[in-house]
Amino acid sequence: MDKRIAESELIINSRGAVYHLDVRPEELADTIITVGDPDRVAVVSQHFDKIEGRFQHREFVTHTGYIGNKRLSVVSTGIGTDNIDIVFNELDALVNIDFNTRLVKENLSSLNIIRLGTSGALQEGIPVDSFVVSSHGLGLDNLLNYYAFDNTEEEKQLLEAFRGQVALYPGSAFPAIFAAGDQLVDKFQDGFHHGITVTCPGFYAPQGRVLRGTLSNPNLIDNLTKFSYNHHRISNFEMETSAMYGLGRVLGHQCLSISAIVANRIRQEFSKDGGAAVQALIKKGLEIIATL
Ligand SMILES: O=P(O)(O)O[C@H]1O[C@H](CO)[C@@H](O)[C@H]1O
Ligand SMILES: O=c1cc[nH]c(=O)[nH]1
Repeated sequence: MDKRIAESELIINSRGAVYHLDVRPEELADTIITVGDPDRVAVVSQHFDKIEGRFQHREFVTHTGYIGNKRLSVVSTGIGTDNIDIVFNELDALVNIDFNTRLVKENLSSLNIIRLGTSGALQEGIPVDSFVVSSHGLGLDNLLNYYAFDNTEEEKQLLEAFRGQVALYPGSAFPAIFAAGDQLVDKFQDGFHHGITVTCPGFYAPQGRVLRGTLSNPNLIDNLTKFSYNHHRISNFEMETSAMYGLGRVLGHQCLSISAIVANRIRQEFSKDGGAAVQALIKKGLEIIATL
């Protein structure tokens, strides 16, 4: 059987680079920082000692460079889990598929992929401008239901507890949950809150925000805030983490999502300077990431 991946499935452009990211295999480091906002890529790479390459196609901006001897790539994903599907499959292809033969490599590589994002807190005690490390990503966005995946026993129990405690509008979501990469999460302890992050398929109604549209499930935020299972609580929600953790599981990469809290939905507060909170997270995060 021909195991070559067809040109319609893995799309390589005239530069020899992968379709959406426009990055070639040798242009990517094996420690990767993802950010949502394309303009945040330069905010991260300004801390690099040297930048060896800058690439951009659509909302996907990549800078690859060094902090000391540590080679890093920072990649913007844009907003949402549909974009995470693109970015993660293409990052994986860059390291695990031979672009000349179009065959999956015999020896697979595992990337470290760390998100430095923004998020809304769901607990009164997690104030704006603080930082949250996602112990788990719980997806209400449905992306991972298109992949075959395994869950651990703990994840299965958490999901069962979630289904029992949090009523979702019928047919709106089939939740999935994945833990953070176990080799990364312990490195980010001091100065970080830890908790389950719920990943939503939108910023407004899927996160319980009302401007003019009416919510199908007005109790969602309250039920997420009250959820508890053993020592686990839901700390925050945003729009990418569960897909990162799920695709990390499917493709064999270590993933961690860290967020600067810009909104506290219980206190109904928004950061006075979200840019400064993100800058502080980048500085603190890079100090640790450079040592990985
Ligand atoms: O600041 P980023 O990394 O984009 O993350 C958060 O901000 C966006 C919404 O404003 C969503 O992408 C959400 O996940
Ligand atoms: O409330 C928030 C803040 C940032 N990003 C989100 O997705 N939600």
